[in-house]
Amino acid sequence: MSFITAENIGHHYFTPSSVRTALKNVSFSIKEGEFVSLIGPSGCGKTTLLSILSGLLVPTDGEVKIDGQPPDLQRNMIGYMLQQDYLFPWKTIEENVLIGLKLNRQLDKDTKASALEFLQKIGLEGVEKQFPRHLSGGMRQRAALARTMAVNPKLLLLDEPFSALDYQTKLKLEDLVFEILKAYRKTAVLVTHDLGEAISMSDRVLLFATNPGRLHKVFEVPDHLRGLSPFEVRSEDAYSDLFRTIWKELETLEENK
Ligand SMILES: Nc1ncnc2c1ncn2[C@@H]1O[C@H](COP(=O)(O)OP(=O)(O)OP(=O)(O)O)[C@@H](O)[C@H]1O
Repeated sequence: MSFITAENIGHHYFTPSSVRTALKNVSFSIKEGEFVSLIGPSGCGKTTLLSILSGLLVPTDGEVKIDGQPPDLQRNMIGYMLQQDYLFPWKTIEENVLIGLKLNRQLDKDTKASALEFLQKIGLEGVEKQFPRHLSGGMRQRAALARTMAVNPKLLLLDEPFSALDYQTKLKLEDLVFEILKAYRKTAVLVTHDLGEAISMSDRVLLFATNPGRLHKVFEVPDHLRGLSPFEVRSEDAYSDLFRTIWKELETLEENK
């Protein structure tokens, strides 16, 4: 059964001088536990679609359902990881990680213990009492992951969460996030400009085109790659084949923009 369904989604932005169609007739569904990436040329509506899935933006056309309900009624089951970690600089890592639980009035002995255990699991043991400025970019993103996971969301919306990191840290964090999301059976939608990242982390890649933003093609990542970590996937022939196929499509889309 589908966990997310999007039917004929369209979105127009109205400005004083023009109407811009950011998305037109976008339909897809995502199963529970699936990892799906959205890629495409700049301006094809990826961020708009993520905002619609988050419930922050209501599409001008069509309908989205998450677990059978409109996204704005499902906000408590949606977690985010963004390019910036948005940790509060004046709070310790522990306080930052517990903040969502506190705001949701879910903070108790058990939820606190499991959030702190999660910090250990992702290699942040010993930094709980430190402030974000004392941590590297990769560690701060791991803390942001812990904060997101603490409230136990069913769906994670990932908006270029690795793009501000150096290459080595990015590859390590891709592996970590992938491993955690699979272990906890989360559903994830990732927006990225990095085709390698999209293929190596996903079950499916949704390629969008511009003018107007629309779903161009859907690519299934071969089954035998799904048991591997993103790092391992990158050295497989099937990965290179799929990379070349989608790359060609992307080049054609860029030329026809
Ligand atoms: N608030 C807004 N008002 C008017 N137009 C907007 C607004 N937000 C986005 N757009 C337009 O809608 C289209 C889709 O934008 P969107 O940011 O969703 O694309 P994107 O694929 O995420 O782009 P990028 O890859 O550059 O982040 C673009 O043409 C953009 O200029």
